[in-house]
Amino acid sequence: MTKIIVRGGQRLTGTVRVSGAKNAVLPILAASLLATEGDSVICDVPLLDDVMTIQDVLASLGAQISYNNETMRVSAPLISSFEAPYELIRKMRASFLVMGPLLARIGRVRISLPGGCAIGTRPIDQHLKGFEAMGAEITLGQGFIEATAPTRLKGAKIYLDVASVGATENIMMAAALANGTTTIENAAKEPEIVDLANYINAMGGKVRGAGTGMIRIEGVERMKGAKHNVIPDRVEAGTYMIASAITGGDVFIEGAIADHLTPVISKLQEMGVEITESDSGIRVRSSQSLKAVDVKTLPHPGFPTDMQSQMMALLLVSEGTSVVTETVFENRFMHVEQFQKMNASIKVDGRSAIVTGGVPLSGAKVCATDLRAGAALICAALRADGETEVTGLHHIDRGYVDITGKLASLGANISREEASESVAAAQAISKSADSAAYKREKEVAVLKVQPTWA
Ligand SMILES: CC(=O)N[C@H]1[C@@H](OP(=O)(O)OP(=O)(O)OC[C@H]2O[C@@H](n3ccc(=O)[nH]c3=O)[C@H](O)[C@@H]2O)O[C@H](CO)[C@@H](O)[C@@H]1O
Ligand SMILES: C=C(OP(=O)(O)O)C(=O)O
Repeated sequence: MTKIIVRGGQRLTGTVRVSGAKNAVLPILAASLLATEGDSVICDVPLLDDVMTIQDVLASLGAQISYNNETMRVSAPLISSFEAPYELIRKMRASFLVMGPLLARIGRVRISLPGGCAIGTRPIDQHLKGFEAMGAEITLGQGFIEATAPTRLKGAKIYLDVASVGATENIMMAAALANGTTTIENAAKEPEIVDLANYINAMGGKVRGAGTGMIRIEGVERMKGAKHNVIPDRVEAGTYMIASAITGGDVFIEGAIADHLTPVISKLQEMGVEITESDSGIRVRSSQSLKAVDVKTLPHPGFPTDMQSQMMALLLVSEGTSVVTETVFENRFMHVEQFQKMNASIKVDGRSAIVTGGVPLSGAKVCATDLRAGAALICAALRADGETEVTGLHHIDRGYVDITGKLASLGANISREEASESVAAAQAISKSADSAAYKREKEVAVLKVQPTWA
């Protein structure tokens, strides 16, 4: 089995560079389907399994794509299919984000219910409510959703019952090419929403208010490919901040944007971690014993659910008792059982976990139950006595670029062991951005799918 092996006890020092944000690049690549002419050139595209998956989804729909040196070039003058393949959509949540662009562009889509981290039920009712308000007709059955727009989508006033990141993005993309103006009330405010809006506007769209609870999108007739730099990954940055703090380290996280990390920074400061913000990144130093703090996850600008498990790892080594409350997803404490294998003292009570800090952690064989849980286990292992083996690496590979190499460069005693030569070789091929497989433009049988209203 492929695993990461960590021998705890090394203090991390040095500089680590943050990659482009997974949760920004995935909707941006989906939005590239909106452009009927010109290439989109997306820079700072991280080499992640999720990026490879969305690339395959786009290619299956007829887009032509190349990826080299963290730059992805996409052109989709013709869409050749309205059906997103089940094997790809089930792999990750964000692949569902092609629904909005396809509906807007060709008025038809067939897509399976999305996969992603198993952290709750993760319904898509708010996405569908938005599309229906814009005139789409939706049918559901046997795990698939079919939607058609008998005429061009029309602008609508949409109130989201929950400030869903994905629903805000999907509706924003559909509205970009709709007839008239759409407003999204109770919209999600995450930095990734702002990044997507900036890209849509660069393509000729008219989105205003992204980053606030009210987004206004004036539909345009057509959009052109554009160049865009993806924002740095705030969750990856936050993970390295925790890794520095948990080892009593001194790490500069290059590229991290402090404004995107305000809730994480303020909790770390409350605990006694020293943070220095600058235009080029964030320095995280920790030399004293850390204080326990309570943490409650909330939509942005609250404490991010994607940092909850890493924060819990840090609370395990603080002095005192902390209460961690998860309000965004109903089943995001799967890592607790894994931490307990490392001698952690945590009790789950409904949506809260009571963490008793200061109990020495010991190395163990643990499994990443989801993407961030995997990162959190690695953070805990950096501090634990002895050796920890982390398996379930397919989760971690979805969202962290070379976490082993980056931590090793900071002085961690960490290595990755592939299951066998053949698996290692297959993984190396599938992840090689510069490989011929990914550089080659896919040859697509170009069959022009007409909008149903054309
Ligand atoms: C690819 C991506 O960007 N993933 C992020 C995105 O996921 P994702 O976009 O899936 O998360 P949402 O913001 O949609 O989910 C937030 C909450 O809303 C609920 N909900 C959502 C949609 C809907 O139609 N109905 C509904 O009830 C969900 O079950 C959840 O309880 O935001 C999450 C919350 O910050 C992050 O943890 C994920 O990393
Ligand atoms: C939950 C996450 O991802 P996804 O929404 O893609 O499952 C995450 O990035 O932590």
